[in-house]
Amino acid sequence: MAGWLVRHPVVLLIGAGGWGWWLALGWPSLTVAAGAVGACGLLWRWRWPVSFERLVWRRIRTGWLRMWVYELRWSRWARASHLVLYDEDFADPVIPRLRSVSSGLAWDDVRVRMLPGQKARDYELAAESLAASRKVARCSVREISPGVISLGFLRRDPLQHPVALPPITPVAGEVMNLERVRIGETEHGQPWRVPVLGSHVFGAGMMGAGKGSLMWGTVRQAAPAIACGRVKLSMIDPKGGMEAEPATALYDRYAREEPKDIVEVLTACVDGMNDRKRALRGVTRKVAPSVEHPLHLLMVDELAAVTKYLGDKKLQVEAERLLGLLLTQGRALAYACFAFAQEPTKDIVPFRGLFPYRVALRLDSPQQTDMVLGDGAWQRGAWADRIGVSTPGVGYVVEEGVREPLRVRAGYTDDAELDRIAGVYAAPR
Ligand SMILES: Nc1ncnc2c1ncn2[C@@H]1O[C@H](COP(=O)(O)OP(=O)(O)OP(=O)(O)O)[C@@H](O)[C@H]1O
Repeated sequence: MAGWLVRHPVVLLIGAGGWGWWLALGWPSLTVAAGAVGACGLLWRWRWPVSFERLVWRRIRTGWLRMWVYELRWSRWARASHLVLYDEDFADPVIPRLRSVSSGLAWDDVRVRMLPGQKARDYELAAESLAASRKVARCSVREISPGVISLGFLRRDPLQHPVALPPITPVAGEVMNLERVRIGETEHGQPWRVPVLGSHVFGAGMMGAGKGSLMWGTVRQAAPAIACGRVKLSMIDPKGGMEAEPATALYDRYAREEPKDIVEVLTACVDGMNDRKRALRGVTRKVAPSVEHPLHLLMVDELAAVTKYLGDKKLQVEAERLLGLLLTQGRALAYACFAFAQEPTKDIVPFRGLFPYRVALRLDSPQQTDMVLGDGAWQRGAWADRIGVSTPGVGYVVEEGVREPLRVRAGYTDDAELDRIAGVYAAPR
């Protein structure tokens, strides 16, 4: 008990102060003082919730969770998750030491000093069982310095409810930043931005997983640049225009289910790319999009219909060849492709590796997640097979240079908003 009190000096101070007060002045005045402090706290919380959270409540919550959840249960969780070492010199197993706990609005960040011989991967393997022990849906693992692991426990999911559509950047289309456009939020409450210029994006998800929200979220943010001709949008919607028909005013080229139309759009893209390559050879190594040299954005709503079910074998081979050319050469020439598929298998997406940015929406299995995000992504925390049917638009991405996957959710562009965008930002004819 004495050791515990020394490790928690604030509890010791409050307890000793309260006891001293009681002895010196009696319990009625202590009750009145405690009530006054509580009332001031409530008033503060009501009038200035942000500063109250930052300066008071966060500290109380952190202290409480550290004492009554993490310190109390960590050794049990570590044992159950096989994170302890059994050393013959010691009678008891050696448990990784908790270094600190800090509790934010949605996440608890628990820092742990790894034991000699342990590595981040051991904790990634244990993440699922740690999440179950803590009774939360998600436990993220990050090595923040040599030997120190940060375990993130998601207490309250900011992506549980649909996220608001981010406002369209209030910047003229001629100068707007096309490298990254904001289409939703991350699990840390930060804006989620997807690359457009200088990348290709692949999104995979089962029926109703919310692939449309990725596509329209991106088109919507690029709309001011479409309106001034700095972005030329080509749309391939092999589902007969079911998805894309309402926004035809935005397109430079458009193909519905006809195989020859689809190949025509792809041919036009690749021809344009080759012309640009010839014109700018020796002039620049990377095209900065302008009205004169626009960014060509190709959207393919269902890749399987192009690469597997096109119907005409010859045209299908040609479509695959053209897509391959676009994906391998387009980035520096300001040709970008966004493609979506329900199934990320190799026969449907033979060139997965050519998409630098990939999004795993709700999928069937851990294997499918790894197919989209790369080997080991599921193990590192991209649990796309656990995304609920009730949360379309939620997915995982792996950002460049970051090992652990990030959970994200796109805002939803409904039909009314799509009609509005198509009306306000029609492409110049
Ligand atoms: N980001 C989102 N936030 C909230 N609801 C969404 C979101 N995305 C989609 N939805 C809802 O889920 C439904 C299905 O979404 P969507 O059509 O985009 O899925 P999909 O993956 O394109 O499916 P399919 O492959 O069948 O076309 C939408 O009609 C909408 O009601």
